[in-house]
Amino acid sequence: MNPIVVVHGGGAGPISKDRKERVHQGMVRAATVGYGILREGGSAVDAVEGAVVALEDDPEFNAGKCAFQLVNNTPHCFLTDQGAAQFAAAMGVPEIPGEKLVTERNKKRLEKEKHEKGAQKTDCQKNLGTVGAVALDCKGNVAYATSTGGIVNKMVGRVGDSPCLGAGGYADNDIGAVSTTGHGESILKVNLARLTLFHIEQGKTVEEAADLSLGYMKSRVKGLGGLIVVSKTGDWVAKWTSTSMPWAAAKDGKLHFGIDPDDTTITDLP
Ligand SMILES: NC(=O)C[C@H](N)C(=O)O
Repeated sequence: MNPIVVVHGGGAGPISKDRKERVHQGMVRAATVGYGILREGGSAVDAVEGAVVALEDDPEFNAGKCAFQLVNNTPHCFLTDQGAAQFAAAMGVPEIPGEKLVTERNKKRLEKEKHEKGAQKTDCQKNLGTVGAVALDCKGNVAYATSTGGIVNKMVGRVGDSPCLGAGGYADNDIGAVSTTGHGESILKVNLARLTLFHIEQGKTVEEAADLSLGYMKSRVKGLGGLIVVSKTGDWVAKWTSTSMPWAAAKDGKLHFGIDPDDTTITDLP
């Protein structure tokens, strides 16, 4: 099986020219890290973790920190609040004050949003920067990872789509893997990642499946977003209904990259 990794940097509105360059570098770096892990025989799980950690460490994106493998270390899928903090401490994850996880750019965005409002709207494109990765390894295993700081100006206690199985992402070796971005409440309502894989299970191509599930989310709950998919047979796609979505894919020594629709560049990987 030829390994593949695909990454995204969040569905968004138009991206300015100078930010585009920084976003481009971040996408290329993450895809290269993930692909390097796969090329050395690493697993799909290691590849998506490596790619997403590279994006979490990049202040250009709005993500969490520390994509730790909960499922491999506990019998559970989810831990929250105090339990999550206790688990992280037990696993030796260093504690970082919340303040240090917020960039100046995001502090400004929050202050602006408190006056303007609107980031909660289903078609809002202000919530840029969520990151994600999907991968297929040499053994035919697939995996996904999605990490976010969430929508701006949300209520305390809000749980978005990104950490939720079936919404923010899904992976099944019998079908493929998906990571999503966009309006979280819409993504949760239509179970966007699992819905996409359902269409692939029904015989649709990855492209058709992505169009169908994103189209359904738009028509049914007026939600905008985007997603990346890799199938168990090695087909992949990046699709979005927001204005833009930075993405990159590495396969067969080539790097594919894009931000706007119909604007893909292909270069040789180092
Ligand atoms: N940009 C995003 O993808 C935001 C994320 N889906 C959320 O609603 O929290």
